[in-house]
Amino acid sequence: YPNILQRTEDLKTEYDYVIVGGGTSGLTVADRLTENGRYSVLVLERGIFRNSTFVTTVNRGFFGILDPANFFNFSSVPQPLLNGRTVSVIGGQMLGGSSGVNGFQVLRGQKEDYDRWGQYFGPKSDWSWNGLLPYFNKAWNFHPPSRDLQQHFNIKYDTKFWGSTSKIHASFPTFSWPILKTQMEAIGDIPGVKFPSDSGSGETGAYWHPSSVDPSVVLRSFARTGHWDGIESSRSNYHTLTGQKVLKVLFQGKKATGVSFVAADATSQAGARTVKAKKEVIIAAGTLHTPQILQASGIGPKDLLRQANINVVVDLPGVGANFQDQPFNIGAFFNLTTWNIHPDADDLWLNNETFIAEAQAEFDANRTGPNTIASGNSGAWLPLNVVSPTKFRDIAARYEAQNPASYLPAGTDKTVIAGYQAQKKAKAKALKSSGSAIYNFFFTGRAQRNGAIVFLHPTSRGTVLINPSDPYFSAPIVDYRALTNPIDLEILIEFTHFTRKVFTETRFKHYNPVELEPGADVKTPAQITAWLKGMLIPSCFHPIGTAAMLPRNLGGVVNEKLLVYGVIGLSVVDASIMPDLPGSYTQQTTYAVAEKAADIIKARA
Ligand SMILES: Cc1cc2nc3c(=O)[nH]c(=O)nc-3n(C[C@H](O)[C@H](O)[C@H](O)COP(=O)(O)OP(=O)(O)OC[C@H]3O[C@@H](n4cnc5c(N)ncnc54)[C@H](O)[C@@H]3O)c2cc1C
Repeated sequence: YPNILQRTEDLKTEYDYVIVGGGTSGLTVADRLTENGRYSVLVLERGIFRNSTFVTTVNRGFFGILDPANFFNFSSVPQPLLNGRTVSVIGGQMLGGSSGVNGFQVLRGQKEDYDRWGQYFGPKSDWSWNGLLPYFNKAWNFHPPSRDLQQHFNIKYDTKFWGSTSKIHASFPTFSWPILKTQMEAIGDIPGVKFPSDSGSGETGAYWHPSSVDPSVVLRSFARTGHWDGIESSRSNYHTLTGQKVLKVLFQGKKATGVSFVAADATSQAGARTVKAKKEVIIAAGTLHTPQILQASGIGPKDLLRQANINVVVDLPGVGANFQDQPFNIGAFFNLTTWNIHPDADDLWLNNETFIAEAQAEFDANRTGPNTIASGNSGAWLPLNVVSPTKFRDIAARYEAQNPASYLPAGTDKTVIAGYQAQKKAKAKALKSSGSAIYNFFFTGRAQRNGAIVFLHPTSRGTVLINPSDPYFSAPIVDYRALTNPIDLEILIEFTHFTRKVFTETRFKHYNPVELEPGADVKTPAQITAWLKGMLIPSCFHPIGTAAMLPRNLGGVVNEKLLVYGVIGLSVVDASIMPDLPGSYTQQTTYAVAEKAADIIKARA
């Protein structure tokens, strides 16, 4: 890979674009900006090139986070409403970023999610389902499941929601667990659950979805393999510098002129170097570090910046506010005690050595079989009116009627409060709509400790802020502010009731379901709340929102063209720009946003 600069001395002094962060979005944008040969691009990435089996292995979907060298990991601040627990804040740190460690699940939100983003700007915005669909198509190369799998598991798909040209692949395993057929049928026994024509159709319901796996080799398909390998090295206008940490954006007046950076393991600014950007500095450092870089550069809430002795370039209170992620370890956990059709995923998870050896042998011989399954490929993404037909209207009404300042940190700027109010109005609608998924049950193919529940649209909002005593070298201060909006608990209590219903009022009841947690004796709201506080993890690694694309008077950080307010020549293109969560996990949307961002940036070049 000749263009990974071996020595920082090989760096040119100036590029058209300097991209901060060579992760999911950064490498997508870099590929698109360099493809016509007209612009020079430098990607600065804190991690390095990594290609070990921990990165590439598909089997079970979690190898990426078994090697600590692949990701950063620090603690959140203690969460008072989670019994004072801290949470591990994790994200990918390598060429490819979080796409190199994620759980492979390729999922799209609902139409309403993307339409909502544009509506914050008014009816003419092209941030909408229709505005993003071409970019979902551009971002993903879809490979349908085999005919056998389709027929046996009744898998529906519709290629009109997908593309076929990207080098980022979405494919299905060659094999699946028999129990998943039963699980999908069981969820269909719940009144109101639909089966859309495709996981990417933008509707709620139960469906099968692909994994980010290149089916020709059955290895992880991620930003580095799809947007960098063999591309960067063949384009003389494309440079990459790895193992370098960007400290801040440099300004001449209000114009971003470049960045300063140090070796990733540096502990002081002593050896800092600079590089210039003629056209734009593009931030793609991910939801947890993008606000740190902006704040450390003088763009953020002015009181915080002053406290940290940082010169205020723009007082932009939204930077690091509006932090959202999707809680899990909620609902309820059951064993299907009389399920006896094998294999199921427990044969892998609970160490059936014979089965594991057979699966590995099959994979080694043919690259087929159980080891082609990552985290899972099926589940249900359900609206609140299905989860709680009797209470959803009340919950939505109470949420909408809240004073928006009540559950945000004391002293929150009025523009951020106004943004939360706007979200609240839009999200209250989502809580009442059949078209927005709030509850997710993802199936893992296990009969023991069956599946996982994810809360797709929490109402609490956290913060990601620089440490004022060490803004550049200390990890950002991450506060999920889990459960601070009490509506979240109301919804989560409904999740527990509903999950019990899924096990006891559907065909699951034929397999003698036994509740492991919270346990059948945990019944009252107070009891369920106590259990949730001890269990809930506020992040399943889908952080968004800390550099939100919203109008400035709604606490926005970037406008619809992804330009940072109040300065010139600075944009953000990563998951932090999502103003609120899609009703899905985030990688598919991150790639689509990055594809759209590249077109926006090229149009103003
Ligand atoms: C463990 C895990 C599991 C996940 N599972 C799934 C899943 O199954 N399905 C799904 O849809 N989504 C999943 N996600 C989420 C998804 O991968 C992310 O939403 C997406 O990859 C985010 O892309 P990004 O471009 O915003 O950030 P990233 O891809 O994280 O890129 C940011 C890059 O910036 C670099 N960087 C940070 N600070 C600096 C600095 N100061 N200087 C230079 N470089 C810097 C980082 O090292 C990183 O490479 C998961 C994420 C994780 C972490």
